[in-house]
Amino acid sequence: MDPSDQKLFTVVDFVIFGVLLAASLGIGLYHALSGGRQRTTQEFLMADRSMKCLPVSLSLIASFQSAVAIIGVPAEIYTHGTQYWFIGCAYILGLLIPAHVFIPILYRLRLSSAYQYLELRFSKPVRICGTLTFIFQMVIYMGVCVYTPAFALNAVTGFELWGTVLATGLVCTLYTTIGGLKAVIWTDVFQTLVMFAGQLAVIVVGVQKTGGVSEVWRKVWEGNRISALDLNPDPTERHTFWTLGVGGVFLMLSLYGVNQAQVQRYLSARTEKDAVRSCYMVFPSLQLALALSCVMGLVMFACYCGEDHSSKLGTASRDAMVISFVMDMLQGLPGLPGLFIACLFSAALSTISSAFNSLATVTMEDLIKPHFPAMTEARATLLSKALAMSYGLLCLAMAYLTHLMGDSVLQVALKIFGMVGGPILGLFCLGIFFPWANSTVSIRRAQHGVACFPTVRFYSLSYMWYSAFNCSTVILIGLIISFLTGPMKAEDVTPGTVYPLLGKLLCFLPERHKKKLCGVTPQVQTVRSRAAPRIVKLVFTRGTSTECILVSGVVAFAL
Ligand SMILES: O=C(O)CCCC[C@@H]1SC[C@@H]2NC(=O)N[C@@H]21
Ligand code: NA
Repeated sequence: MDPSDQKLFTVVDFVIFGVLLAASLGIGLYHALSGGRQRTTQEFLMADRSMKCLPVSLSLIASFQSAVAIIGVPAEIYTHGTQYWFIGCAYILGLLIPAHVFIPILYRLRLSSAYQYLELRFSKPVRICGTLTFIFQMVIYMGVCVYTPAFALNAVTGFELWGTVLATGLVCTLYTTIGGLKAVIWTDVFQTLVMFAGQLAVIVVGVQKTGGVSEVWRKVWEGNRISALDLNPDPTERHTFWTLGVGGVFLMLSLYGVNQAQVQRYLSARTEKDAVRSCYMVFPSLQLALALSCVMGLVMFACYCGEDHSSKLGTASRDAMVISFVMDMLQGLPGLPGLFIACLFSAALSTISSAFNSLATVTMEDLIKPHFPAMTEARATLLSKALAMSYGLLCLAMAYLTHLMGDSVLQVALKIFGMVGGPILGLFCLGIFFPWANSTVSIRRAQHGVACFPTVRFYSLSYMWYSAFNCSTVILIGLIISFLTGPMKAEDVTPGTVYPLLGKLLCFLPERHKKKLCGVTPQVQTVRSRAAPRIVKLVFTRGTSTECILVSGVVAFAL
């Protein structure tokens, strides 16, 4: 595609892109001027805990479905076939465990930041560790998300690179800063619908231009792009059912179970039931999003049959090739190129706005408020808005750094989650599933050690195992150290911070056997306030059937 070829974008296309930015700003403005007008941190950061499950579920999709997925997944399917699609199997446990383990615990503790859990369960330093690790992870990820659409468009269409990054970053910073979490969630809803529409348009036009569904199927089948179930147990093999279906579960848990951006949405729900239901509702939409991006890669293959366009494009990046394919398909259809650009930037905006807001929340709740307990609500809200803005500007700087990363954007994003998200998941699992785990200094060292591991040992392991490996390493080291330094006693565990795994697992046993087998399972009462006496009511729980099946399934799977 010759970048100087201007007929690519008609006025209609620019108008559609402009409408996306204007609508996002409008939603931000509406929430700045309605409701409590964003005057308290409860409203600005937690949406007054008044959200219903539908907007929360669409917002949960949007947070980790950015232009990286819109561009990176079709590029992955085009190059390697549909093996990546098996990550959809990881969505089952990857959403069931958050719904039945993480949400009940985190919701009943009535937190604002997920990392407050780490102080309740372990100690303040562990909480700070979790917060700083989260900030590090999201700042880098934000950079990738802003840079990806702008770079890909610029490479193919001559679309002004830094002007677009600036426009996107500023619009996003503005509506996040003035509208708070309510604006972020409602713009996510709107942007998720635009994302689906854009991908659908490319697929419909692409299939039609490539000669119909049967023709597309014939070409991808002959081109050997429909991957069979690859049960190869080799952990260094990049994509197999195990790296995607099992390694992917840990990746999903690190995002949908303990990542502040998602936890904040669960906590903004009106009731715990709404939060759990929103987690269930994510499943079909996430499968749809995955299907759309995989089918887009297949249609692209049917169209180009694996040709390499790097010479024509002047870049070997498969990501840029996806844009070139889209523009080839949509050229001459006024409005559709604009719709796809709106889709690309909707994916980016919905992810970075979630990142800004969650970064402002944890900075406020974990790093500032504890040192200024007497800070007035008005000042705290103002500071939260200033934080959201500063993270917005920081994100633009990170976009430039991404420029230097080079690797395919999907790999970069997934590696970040694995390397940094994995150890945090390990900390939460250690606290939730192992009541005797304690928080000696060494856990923090273990976590940092593991986070730096990838540079030393990981080059051979499939990047899809990073989350699982880091998480298990933190748990293992944490348990060993806890036993060496003296396990925590049940009565010292803060009520409401552990999941009675053994009790649920053996739920089918009669009480007297359970008592003998798992000692006394501390079923902790929901904590009403931090001041709650540290008495653990040692009462048995009869696990609900779903939870029993779920827990047994997890353990069976793990074994
Ligand atoms: O799209 C992105 O920004 C990051 C790549 C996808 C992140 C993971 S992959 C499994 C899960 N499904 C999604 O749509 N996002 C997350
Ligand atoms: Na997004």
